[in-house]
Amino acid sequence: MLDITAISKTFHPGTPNARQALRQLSLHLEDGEFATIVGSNGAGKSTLFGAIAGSFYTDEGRILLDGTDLTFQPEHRRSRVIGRLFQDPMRGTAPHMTIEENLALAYLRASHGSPFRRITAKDRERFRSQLAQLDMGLEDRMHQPVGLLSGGQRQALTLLMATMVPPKLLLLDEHTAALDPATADKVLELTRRIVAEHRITCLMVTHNMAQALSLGNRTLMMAEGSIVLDVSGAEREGLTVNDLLERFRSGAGHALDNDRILLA
Ligand SMILES: Nc1ncnc2c1ncn2[C@@H]1O[C@H](COP(=O)(O)OP(=O)(O)OP(=O)(O)O)[C@@H](O)[C@H]1O
Repeated sequence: MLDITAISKTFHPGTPNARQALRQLSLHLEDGEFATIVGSNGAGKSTLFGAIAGSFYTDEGRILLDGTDLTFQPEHRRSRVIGRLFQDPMRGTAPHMTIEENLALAYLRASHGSPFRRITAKDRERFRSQLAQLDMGLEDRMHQPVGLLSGGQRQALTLLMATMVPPKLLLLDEHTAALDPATADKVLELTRRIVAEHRITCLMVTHNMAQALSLGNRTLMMAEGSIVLDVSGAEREGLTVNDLLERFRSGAGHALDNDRILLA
């Protein structure tokens, strides 16, 4: 489904602030795979997501999704087939528009409809039943502005918007890290359910090592712009968090230094 071949990205090249964030990184994901990603601070995890989503073009390498070459496709075109959630629940929704209007925009974009088409009664019914599945009472607040929702409600809505037409790829960048523990658990459970139900190919950055091993079918570890560890199947099932840290140390040549992992 996703084929990344030897992508590199340097920010501010040729200046004293030059920083190589991705180094010849290659990654292949099968259809329906769900891989978690952990890594040190500044390892390039968010940059990898930016490269895939088209926030910038890479300096070299190729990115293919479901056989289509995205390498030089603009971000707005990729957003029809790639869903992305950020740590900040305020991103990804328009606060002054109602829940219904936000859902309509997401739906029309992903279903290749005209963004100016009217919302029909049938659309409204679909939105209502999808909102009800979040179990947060949002189906009765469809005419309220999204800005009135709590962080957790807003992140759940963003998740729904990103998946109501299942994307070819879902990128989750620590999307529960800014939520309180109970809400984070709820949004994570929703994520697990929606991804499994639609068999969405998914990459999820997390600083929670236990989650990195328990969610999905594969764990990737990044250091200095490269993937230094890639485990799946029986090998992954037998791993503990300590094993993972040890494997990272031998792959990267140094201990995993991520302040959020240490705090967790
Ligand atoms: N827009 C940018 N301009 C300049 N440098 C950047 C930019 N974005 C990222 N970087 C640098 O690229 C490197 C990789 O950053 P990135 O945010 O991808 O790391 P990360 O693995 O997501 O880190 P963290 O876990 O701390 O969020 C860092 O050194 C960062 O400072």
